[in-house]
Amino acid sequence: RRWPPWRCRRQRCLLPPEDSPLWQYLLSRSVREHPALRSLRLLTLEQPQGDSMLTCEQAQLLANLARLVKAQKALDLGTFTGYCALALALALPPAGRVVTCEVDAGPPALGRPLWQQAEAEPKIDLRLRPALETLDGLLAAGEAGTFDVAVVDADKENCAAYYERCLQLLRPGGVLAIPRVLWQGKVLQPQKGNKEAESVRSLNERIRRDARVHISLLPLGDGLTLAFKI
Ligand SMILES: C[S@@+](CC[C@H](N)C(=O)[O-])C[C@H]1O[C@@H](n2cnc3c(N)ncnc32)[C@H](O)[C@@H]1O
Repeated sequence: RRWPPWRCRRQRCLLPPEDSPLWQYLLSRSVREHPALRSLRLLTLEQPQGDSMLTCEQAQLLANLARLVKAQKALDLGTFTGYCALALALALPPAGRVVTCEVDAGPPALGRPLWQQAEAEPKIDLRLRPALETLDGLLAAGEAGTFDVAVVDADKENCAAYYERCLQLLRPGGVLAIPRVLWQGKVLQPQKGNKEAESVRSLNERIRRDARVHISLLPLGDGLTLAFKI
């Protein structure tokens, strides 16, 4: 047999459920959250749409990747309350900067006191306008090839446009992360008219064929693609 028997079983979920003792063990033995980051996560979970935040193990992985590539500049599309932006900011050196894009002023306003509590607020540069406008502005300002990390987690309809622009803004060796790439399994057979599922599926295909990046697709959260710019 090529795999032990438990591997052969058809499983609906790629990972154990989040409340399973094994998953809780994994989190308790690996997640190290700054107290303000933890407070932000708990506060966010109380909000409507709170579960659209990155999971703590995803955010920690991205922060560790930022440390690994010695990131100074990060892009974060889809701020929400700033959980990912704060995790990245805490991983950057004092002069580092996270440019984070959001269209709804409410969630970042809720999170900002915790960015301040973590003393990371000066590193978080919130741009309250559509992410495409911010990305085009950065490109027009000559910032192509200057970012070390980019996280694409805003609306999915524009994800291909975000991917292309972020790839231009990243330096070679930079890391591009895209959460929610399994779209609750709907990428397998998107229903006609489900634009988000269709966009995610077509982005996954585009990235698979893209010779400009090395890739991994991790089964964390609802799927997390990492693309490393060559
Ligand atoms: C999935 S949430 C992001 C979660 C965030 N990364 C975190 O870890 O908490 C997506 C966010 O993207 C924002 N968004 C939607 N369309 C956008 C756009 N065109 N430009 C910028 N942000 C947008 C939404 O308002 C929402 O807050």
